[in-house]
Amino acid sequence: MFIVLEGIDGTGKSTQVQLLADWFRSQGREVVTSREPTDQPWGKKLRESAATGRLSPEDELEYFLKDRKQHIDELIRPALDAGKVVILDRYYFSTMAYQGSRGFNPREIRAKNEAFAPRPDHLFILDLDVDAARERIGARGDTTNEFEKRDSLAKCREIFLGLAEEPFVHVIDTNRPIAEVQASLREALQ
Ligand SMILES: Nc1ncnc2c1ncn2[C@@H]1O[C@H](COP(=O)(O)OP(=O)(O)O)[C@@H](O)[C@H]1O
Ligand SMILES: Cc1cn([C@H]2C[C@H](O)[C@@H](COP(=O)(O)OP(=O)(O)O)O2)c(=O)[nH]c1=O
Repeated sequence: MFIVLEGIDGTGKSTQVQLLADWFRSQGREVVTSREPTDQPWGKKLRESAATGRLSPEDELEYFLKDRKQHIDELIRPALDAGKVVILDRYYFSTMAYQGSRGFNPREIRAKNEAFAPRPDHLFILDLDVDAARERIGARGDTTNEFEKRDSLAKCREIFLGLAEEPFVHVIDTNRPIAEVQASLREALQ
């Protein structure tokens, strides 16, 4: 089974991935958890760019695609083929949202990715108001950054929510205690 958790920073993805993995393991299932960008070379370059200076939108998109191709070939597909549960913290829907909010067409990004990336059985969009999410990660910046950042995150949130109607997508309100959010995920997977 292939499960992906998406949402803007601070919606609780990493927290919920761990709880969900524990739940599957308690049922005797073998679980692989992972995240994008990965800790492999392309993912490292992307994380470094956050500190050393943002890449051009074109390069950033290219690096995410390269990182994902390696992630699928080396980890995701082998784990799925072995019948394991794979739970990801971010996948190509984040590319649609974040590079989409930088001007790319989310539909084109989706098509580029689905040419090589398997679609998950379940996609959970963890949803939360931008200010509440930034509060959780203690994100504060100077005013210009603040407005720019908030605006781009609001665009990301809209792109994520644009997926809501698809049959494999579940939108989960995370403006609730952690345990209640996790209960909603488990309920959707029963
Ligand atoms: N439902 C929740 N209510 C309150 N705080 C939460 C909730 N879920 C996560 N948090 C906290 O918010 C912060 C961000 O959570 P995290 O799982 O890292 O989010 P993400 O991976 O989406 O950025 C962490 O300090 C976490 O403990
Ligand atoms: C997977 C992915 C992430 N991102 C962004 C979302 C985050 O702001 C950033 C890093 O992801 P994030 O999950 O926040 O990693 P960390 O917890 O180490 O900061 O990468 C994209 O822009 N495109 C993508 O395709």
